[in-house]
Amino acid sequence: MWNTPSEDLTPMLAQYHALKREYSDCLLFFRLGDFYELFYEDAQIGSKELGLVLTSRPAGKGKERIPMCGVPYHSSQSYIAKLVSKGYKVAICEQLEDASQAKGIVKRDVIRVITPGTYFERDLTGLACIYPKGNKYYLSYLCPSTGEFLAGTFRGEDYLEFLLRFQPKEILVPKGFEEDLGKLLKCFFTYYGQEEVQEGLRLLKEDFDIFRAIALGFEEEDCLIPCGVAYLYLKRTQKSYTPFLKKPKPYSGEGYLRIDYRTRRGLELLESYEGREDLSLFGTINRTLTGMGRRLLKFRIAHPFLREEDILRVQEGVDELTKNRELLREIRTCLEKMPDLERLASRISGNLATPRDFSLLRKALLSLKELREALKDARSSIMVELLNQMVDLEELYLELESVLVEDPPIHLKEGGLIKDGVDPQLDELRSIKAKGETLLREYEEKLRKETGIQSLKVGYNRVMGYYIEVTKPNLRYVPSYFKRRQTLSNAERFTTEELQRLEEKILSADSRIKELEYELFLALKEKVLQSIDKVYKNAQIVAEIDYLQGLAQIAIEGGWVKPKLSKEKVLYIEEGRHPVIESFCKDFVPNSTYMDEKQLVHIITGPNMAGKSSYIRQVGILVLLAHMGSFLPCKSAEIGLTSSIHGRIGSGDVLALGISTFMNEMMEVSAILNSADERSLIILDEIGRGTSTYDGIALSKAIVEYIAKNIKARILVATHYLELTHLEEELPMVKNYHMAVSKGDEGINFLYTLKRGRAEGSFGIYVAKKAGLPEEVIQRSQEILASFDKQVPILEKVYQESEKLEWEKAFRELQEFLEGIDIAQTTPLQALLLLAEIKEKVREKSKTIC
Ligand SMILES: Nc1ncnc2c1ncn2[C@@H]1O[C@H](COP(=O)(O)OP(=O)(O)OP(=O)(O)O)[C@@H](O)[C@H]1O
Repeated sequence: MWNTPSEDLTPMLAQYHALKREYSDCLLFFRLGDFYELFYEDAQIGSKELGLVLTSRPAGKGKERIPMCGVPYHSSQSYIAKLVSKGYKVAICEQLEDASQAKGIVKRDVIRVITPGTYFERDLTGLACIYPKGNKYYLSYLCPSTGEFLAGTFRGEDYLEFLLRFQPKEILVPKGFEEDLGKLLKCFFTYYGQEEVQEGLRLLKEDFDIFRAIALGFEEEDCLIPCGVAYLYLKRTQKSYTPFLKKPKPYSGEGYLRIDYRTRRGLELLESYEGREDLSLFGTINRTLTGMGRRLLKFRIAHPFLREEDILRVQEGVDELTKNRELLREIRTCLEKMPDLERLASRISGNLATPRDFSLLRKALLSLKELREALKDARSSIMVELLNQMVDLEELYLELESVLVEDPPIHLKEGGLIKDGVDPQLDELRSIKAKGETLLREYEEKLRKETGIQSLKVGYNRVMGYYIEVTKPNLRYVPSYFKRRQTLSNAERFTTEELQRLEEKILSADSRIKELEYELFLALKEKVLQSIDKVYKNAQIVAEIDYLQGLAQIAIEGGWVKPKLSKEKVLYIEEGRHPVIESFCKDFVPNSTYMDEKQLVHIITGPNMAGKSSYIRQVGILVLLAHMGSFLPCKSAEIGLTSSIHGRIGSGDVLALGISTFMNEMMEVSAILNSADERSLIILDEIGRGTSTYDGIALSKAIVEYIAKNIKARILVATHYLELTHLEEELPMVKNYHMAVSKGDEGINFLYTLKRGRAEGSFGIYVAKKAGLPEEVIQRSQEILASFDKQVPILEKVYQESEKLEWEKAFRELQEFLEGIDIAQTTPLQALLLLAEIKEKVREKSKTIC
């Protein structure tokens, strides 16, 4: 009702409606003087979401009042951030001319649209685009804060993993795309159509000078489509604030150890189950000192190296820094002072930088220079290479240093930015202004003498300009040629012709100074922009160095050691520690792990709370750390190179919306069985819990058997099903371990020590007692438990039955085969071959059944 414009609207509201029509999916922040105002429904949303007072204003002659609310221009960023984090898009509409100069209504236009994926000056945001075609998904991801631009082709559900790795805040999808996905990924959807596909591709090719996708390393031309759509969206929303973007490059999960989203979550790599970063692996081991290093550490945790040479390269650097403490100290001193180069570069290329950002850039370039100096002492090949790759930005530093004042103001057009001696014209104007100011002081002195008013002052304000102020008691001494300008409660303000002449001189010099400074500043900015790709390049190198020093620092602090890498399928960890638990548990008990071809499967039993989950996660985390090139919290380690880490750990998952916990668990296990290979490490924590005990036992036994026999991967299983420990007698590569406890009068004490052999029981009732359950419940459960013991044979029977069925099936198959042989038609040689075939069949069958 409100949004229907009509002829009777005020001109300002008519202008509003015209813009709102164009940006109907946004909240329009309409600039009115020092405020951004929201009108109509936008005002209601603003008032609800931001807690602003809803007021109203007349819409025009004879019209009802319309709702409005506003936020001050100077503090608008926090309001915008709040709205954008809730998924709103905010269109910033500015006044394009000075209100005092405007003829009629002030010209206004939307200068930028801020959306969840493009708010690059705030937290790292990211924008992805999905282009589904046939059975494939073409995806792009761009990060406007770092300039990263990637794309790839995915089949089936693999595209989800890509999105989960990069966690974009906003995804561009074709109209009608599965809406639930947005909820699952906790991000916002924006829809695009065919027009954007065509226009995006054209613009992308033109702006990045791309002839064919193949030239950028893409296998298919269609990979450019999601890049084009995302790029077009960025340009359309950011307009003249579009930040620098690198050319799109192909994303491939290759080159990285595979570790899927669920495992990352289960191992609490980037955040804990409660969503806390400080309790995650990242939060615990992060010793980086810059935003760039911090981001790289996060990336490497999600993308550990796969290749031995990559791991060894990092290890060598970390090793050098742990030994050369002086070098480490020097590097850390440089990095501590280093502003976030990547962020600065995006602010500068996105036209959002204030003069202070340029001053920060100067500071960063100085730290970079010092870092280069420090690195000259480095000997490890990674650090020597990084030093060689650094781009010299000395010239840019000198330019900034010679032009920009030490401590520039935030605002661009207020002057005070450029040093003396940079531009002769500017110096001259400044001396005119300074002279004028001296003349002013002399004039003030002259007036005091002439009038005899000692308190007479020449002052200045923006509205009136220069004035002479005389307090009320002295008014009778004021000469007649003084012209009255303003009356205050205890003083009067005047001007004179001479003061006006002086004012003219000073103010015209001042406004020309500001103009000239602005021009000189733009020229400086242009020079910075010409080197912006070099700034990004150096930012990446700083990130790498920060990554290395961070790993060295945590290794020193925690007494971590360098692991040996092995091509064999081994895992030897002597007295390993879980880095996160150890950080808040002062009596942490280390445990050793010994796995090789002969003992690929470890079944770990033990009471509740005994430390089973912690231990198997610890092994997963240590293998991951080794693949990041990190040292490990243990006494010594030999880590067999691993292709992927798969975890079925913990319960409840965002991806499981709408399906049962058990179904979700089985889907996860199915994903593991389908994607793990011989070099994988699999961690299964209490699988089969979500169904009946018998089904659970049968399933978990079958799953472990399958992995042991068919995949032949290293696998750690934590379970309460003691029945699983029978596998040790059946399969040679299975070994039983348990978390030891000691029994006391009051129940059990946890020792957190891993020992060979199976546990004696689950002690769930002891744990329940410790947790404070009423004595009556505890006693009753003990009675029930005793009655269960009689049922155990039933379980054994279930196994025997299933084994019998398998044998019967195998017998029938063999029988059919034998009956199919026509003995009368068989030559002696054929008979021998048939005999060999029968022997092979029997061997195969007994292998799968036993
Ligand atoms: N090695 C250790 N040293 C000291 N404390 C430990 C150790 N391992 C685990 N803990 C402590 O014991 C608690 C329980 O451990 P965890 O959850 O691994 O036990 P669990 O055997 O898997 O239990 P449940 O079977 O009930 O899931 C942890 O939260 C941790 O505080």
